[in-house]
Amino acid sequence: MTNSTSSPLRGVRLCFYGAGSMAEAILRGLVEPKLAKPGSISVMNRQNAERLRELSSRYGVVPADTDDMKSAALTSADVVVLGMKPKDAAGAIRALKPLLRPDQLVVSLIAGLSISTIHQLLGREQPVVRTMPNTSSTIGLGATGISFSEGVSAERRELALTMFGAIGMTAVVEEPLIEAVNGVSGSGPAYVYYLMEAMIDAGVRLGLTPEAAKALTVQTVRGAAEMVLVTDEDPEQLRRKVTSPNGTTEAAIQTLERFEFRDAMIQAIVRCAERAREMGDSIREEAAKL
Ligand SMILES: NC(=O)C1=CN([C@@H]2O[C@H](COP(=O)(O)OP(=O)(O)OC[C@H]3O[C@@H](n4cnc5c(N)ncnc54)[C@H](OP(=O)(O)O)[C@@H]3O)[C@@H](O)[C@H]2O)C=CC1
Ligand SMILES: O=C(O)[C@@H]1CCC=N1
Repeated sequence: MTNSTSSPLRGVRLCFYGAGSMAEAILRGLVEPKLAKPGSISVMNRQNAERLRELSSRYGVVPADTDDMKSAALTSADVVVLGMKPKDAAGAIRALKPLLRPDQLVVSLIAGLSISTIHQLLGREQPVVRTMPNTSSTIGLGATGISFSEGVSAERRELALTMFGAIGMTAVVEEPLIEAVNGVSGSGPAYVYYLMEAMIDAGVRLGLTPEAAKALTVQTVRGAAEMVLVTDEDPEQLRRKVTSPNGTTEAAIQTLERFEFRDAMIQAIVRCAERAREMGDSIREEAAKL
């Protein structure tokens, strides 16, 4: 296994500016398998110092909870990861303008926020990696869409790909497709959990204990995903193999079709991508007023 002595992230100083659940998913994915040294990772947020202490005691990362510590962590970082909510992004990034050097790499996790808005807020064409990860990064099974601003060197593209590749799979896409990634995989875990909630509810309604319904559901979802990976067959082919003519699965799928499940999923994902664009527009409008 790669560890911090052989990892390309060795010696790279990371600063998580915004230390919430997505930042934690990524730093945990980097620290637990020893891909990055906790002492090279600093974390900061707006006000919640308790949260920083919690991350420090869990992962050994360095909390920056005073203004001096924040400036020092930001100025000494090679990579600054933007991990605040979209509503906080404009103000937070504008506050970075006097602190960042033009050569520092900015990695954004923020839904909707475009590279051009980051440039506008920083007042210069800083190298920016715009990403859309997901929370499965916590266990090294993330899926991250990545796009680069023009100024990101080949070496830094490699660095970003290594960083997100260490916590799952990556897909480089043109920036206008990042919202599609948001729709499919950024928010995707929530759809799968929602489906699982429904499967567990149904199992309980049919008389299973909640524990049995949950265990059967979890293994079914895990097994189904693994089947697609291991057999390299399409989900549709695999579905057909489960579905005997006039059997039980066919009856279930017909019911899903009656409730327009497929169309509901497609509309949900399209709406998710549209919402990301709306959020990006709001940040851009706010940025124009600052
Ligand atoms: N959660 C997910 O599944 C995914 C989230 N994302 C994106 O990741 C980003 C973070 O989401 P998530 O982790 O869920 O959010 P959280 O609310 O868990 O975390 C946000 C963090 O940002 C900090 N923060 C807010 N304002 C500032 C500021 N001005 N300066 C520094 N830190 C600040 C908060 O600190 P404090 O508590 O002190 O206010 C908090 O620690 C979002 O932009 C989201 O779009 C992307 C993909 C998936
Ligand atoms: O719900 C959100 O806005 C964030 C972005 C992707 C997943 N969660």
